[in-house]
Amino acid sequence: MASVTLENVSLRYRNGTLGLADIDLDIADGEFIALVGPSGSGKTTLLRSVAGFLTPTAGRILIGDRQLAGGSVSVPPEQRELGMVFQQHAVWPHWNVARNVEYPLRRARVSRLERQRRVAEALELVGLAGYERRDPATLSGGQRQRVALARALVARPRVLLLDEALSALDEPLRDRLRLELHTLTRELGLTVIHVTHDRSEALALADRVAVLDAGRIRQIAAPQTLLERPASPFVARFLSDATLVDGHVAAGRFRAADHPLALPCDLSLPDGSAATAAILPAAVRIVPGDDAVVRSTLFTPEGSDVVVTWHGMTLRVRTHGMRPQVGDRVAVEVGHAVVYPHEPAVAAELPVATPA
Ligand SMILES: Nc1ncnc2c1ncn2[C@@H]1O[C@H](COP(=O)(O)OP(=O)(O)OP(=O)(O)O)[C@@H](O)[C@H]1O
Repeated sequence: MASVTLENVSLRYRNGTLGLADIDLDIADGEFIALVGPSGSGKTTLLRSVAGFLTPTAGRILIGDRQLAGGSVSVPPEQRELGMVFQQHAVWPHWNVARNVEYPLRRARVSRLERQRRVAEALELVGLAGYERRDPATLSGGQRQRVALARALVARPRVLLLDEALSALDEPLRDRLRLELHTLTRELGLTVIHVTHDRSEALALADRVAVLDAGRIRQIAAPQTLLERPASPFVARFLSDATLVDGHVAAGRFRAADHPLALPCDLSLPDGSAATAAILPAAVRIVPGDDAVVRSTLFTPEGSDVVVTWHGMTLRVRTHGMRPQVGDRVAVEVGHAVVYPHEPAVAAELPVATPA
């Protein structure tokens, strides 16, 4: 069993900074988990704690039934049966490919013949069969990252940890490697924890995505659930570029403060309660009219990302088909919004589209 469990894990750095706060996380055997969150939210701290480079101040970490950290236990990284791939600088330039890949096997004192066999097998897995003698300097960035992946896999780890492993690569290579990584790890049945700052990569690859903020997991769910039912304004804003609007609830409707926006709301709060609505860009339509102005438009293959100002509110819109021009006068229709009880802390952290 290669499940990964974090029980009440907290980590405070020596200078007092809280890296992780009360993390409870159960990753199933063979599950692919992505960690996302703003810079400084604790993604790397969590990954490095599982890897064994950092020791939690409280709580326990287990792989399967085996405790790796907690109390008086602290298993060193090389004995955790993990593979790791970092963003870059992962391949030693003065060693050929075979020497790089066999490194974990040498450390484990595996015989030379067995090493050769396993290196060939790992290189085959990552599409670099026959590259044993190559000097890393003669490889492309993508090939070097595949060498790092082969080295992470050669010792047949139970869990694979990826720290921005694809981030240094350019598209379309990155896209291809992303696909290969997904296929390969699924075929091998590996449990994967993947840290990335790329939200669409996380949503594309993972069975579940954990959204971190200030050392805590704010939501962990399947990609579709995260997009359709973000647990908080923060998650809606971070993952989907939702526009956050302050207002109140009255007679089963959300009413924006000092703004004509009013929407049905199924949140059962007493009339007059303060609330925050998260308007997802895909829930807004641009229609003929003249009470909003297009401020920017970015074309993407999936549609245009448009920003409009509407009675002083800055609203993000995802359009399909037509691409409005900057300066166009339009009208907007908001189909629905996810409404939350007002959270002063979130409102303070995030710029809310407050009507002028
Ligand atoms: N060695 C350290 N000493 C003190 N504080 C640290 C140390 N490393 C990280 N931190 C702090 O711990 C918190 C979490 O950092 P971490 O690197 O885990 O975030 P992250 O989500 O990986 O960020 P990024 O996306 O920028 O890589 C931050 O507040 C950071 O400043």
